[in-house]
Amino acid sequence: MNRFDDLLAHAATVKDRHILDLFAADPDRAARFSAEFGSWFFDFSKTNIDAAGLKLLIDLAEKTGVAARRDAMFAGEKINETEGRAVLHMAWRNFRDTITVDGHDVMPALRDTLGRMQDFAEDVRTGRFTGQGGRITDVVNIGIGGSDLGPVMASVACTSFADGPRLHFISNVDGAHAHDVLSGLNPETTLVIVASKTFTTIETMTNAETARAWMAAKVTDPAAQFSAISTATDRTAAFGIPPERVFGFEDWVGGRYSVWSPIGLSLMIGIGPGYFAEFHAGAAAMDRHFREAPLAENLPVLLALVGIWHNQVLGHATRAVLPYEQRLARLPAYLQQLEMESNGKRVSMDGADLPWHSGPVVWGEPGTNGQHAFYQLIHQGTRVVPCEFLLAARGREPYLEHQHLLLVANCLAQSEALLRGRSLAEATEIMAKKGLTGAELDRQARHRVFPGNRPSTTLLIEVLTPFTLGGIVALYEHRVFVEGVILGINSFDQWGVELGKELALALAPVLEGSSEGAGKDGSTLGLARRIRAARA
Ligand SMILES: O=P(O)(O)OC[C@H]1O[C@](O)(CO)[C@@H](O)[C@@H]1O
Repeated sequence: MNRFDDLLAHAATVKDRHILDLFAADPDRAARFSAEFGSWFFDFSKTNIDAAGLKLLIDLAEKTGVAARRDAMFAGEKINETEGRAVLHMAWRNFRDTITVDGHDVMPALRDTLGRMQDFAEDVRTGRFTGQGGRITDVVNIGIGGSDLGPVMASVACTSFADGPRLHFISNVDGAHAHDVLSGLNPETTLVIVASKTFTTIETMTNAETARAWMAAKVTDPAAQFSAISTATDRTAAFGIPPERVFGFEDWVGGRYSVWSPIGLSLMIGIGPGYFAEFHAGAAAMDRHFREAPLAENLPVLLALVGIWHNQVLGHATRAVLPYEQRLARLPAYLQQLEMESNGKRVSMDGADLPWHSGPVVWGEPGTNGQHAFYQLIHQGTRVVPCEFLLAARGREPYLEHQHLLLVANCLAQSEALLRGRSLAEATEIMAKKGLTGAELDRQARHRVFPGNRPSTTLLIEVLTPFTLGGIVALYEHRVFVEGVILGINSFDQWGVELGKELALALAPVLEGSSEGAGKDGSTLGLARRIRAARA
């Protein structure tokens, strides 16, 4: 007996029916299978979930203790059991509450660091803090994973609110990344922020050294234009960054959940502390909703349950995230880390093999670009890809509102096409009108059939602002948490990234030729030999 049995049995009886028939049978379906909180509206009516299925899904959330686990998380219990840590990134966006860890109120220290960040951001923005060649014109954030993706994603999303220095990001250990960013900048007016929770990550530390050397070639005191964000203040000091420009945070903020913390400093400098506070406020509003709304009206819970329905129950292994909003272009990449690093686990919390599949592969691109690239497979491929559309009703450039209308029309058209499809009879009629007949008509028509009955959801906001963005990101964070609880896994560790890191360190001497690489497989050694020869 497994926790999905009831749902699997239900799905077996309904999986072949057409979602359109659900709409025909229930004129209120769109309202019944959607939920709203403040600025965020979630429509999941274009899925094969019916009232009985939804009830089973809510029962599952109840049975697996989602509410109790959520309360334990907000209470500072050490729910990240494999690392013995609390999970309290929410503390960094809600400065009204008192939050205790190990019986100690953590909020005064957070308020103090936030205040220092705000002062520093304002100093950079207003020119009170300068580079050795004058006012700071550019800020380079050096980080990777959660110390990069959150600030990049949010700074692109908040483009129309940015009035500070230009923001740049270096993440990849490929020197081309550092080269391409730094070569366009003036070291005398650039601030470098080294963002690394651990301050040991090889990519970040290597890029930080590169940036320091780049700056040292032009300014007398490179450290004076460096700032650091880390939980490891001893290491930031060893790197030579003075404590007044070091912003610490605690180990109960996971890397992929850290954009709210000092890791968001580059964003704060770009958009200013006021808009950064709105980003926090949107997320804090979503936190309150998550804590207070009944499960059946709770947006993060509903997003998670729809995900469980598609992945664990119906067996769809991937999910496409399709923002119809150019400024959410980096959201799919951000969600890839958030969801796949959190819920891509093969054992349950107690270490036993997971008896069901882990979280889905998440991928996507902004519409309408995706339409001209991979939507072909989504519409006519043999596998079903549940699609998650994100859409803002209004754009931010009034003079381009006619373009925005076209964008919105495309988004709605795609979810309608996925739902409705085009039958062979309809395709035949269209091709017959073009003059085709006989076997050729039949052949051509078959290529133009869309099976339809393909599920999608739509998350609608009125307009993209730091506030609505904050809510979207918190919504996804909590969705990942709920899915993790239902799957019985620890969403807050990431042991799966360790092996490759260790092997990379061991391979460096093989590539340099100072080690034979004893015990390595023939493929790895053969590749290393060729690379050595090419570099000689
Ligand atoms: O902030 P750090 O410590 O440099 O880590 C960067 C990233 O590396 C990871 O640990 C995975 O390799 C992520 O979880 C994290 O966001």
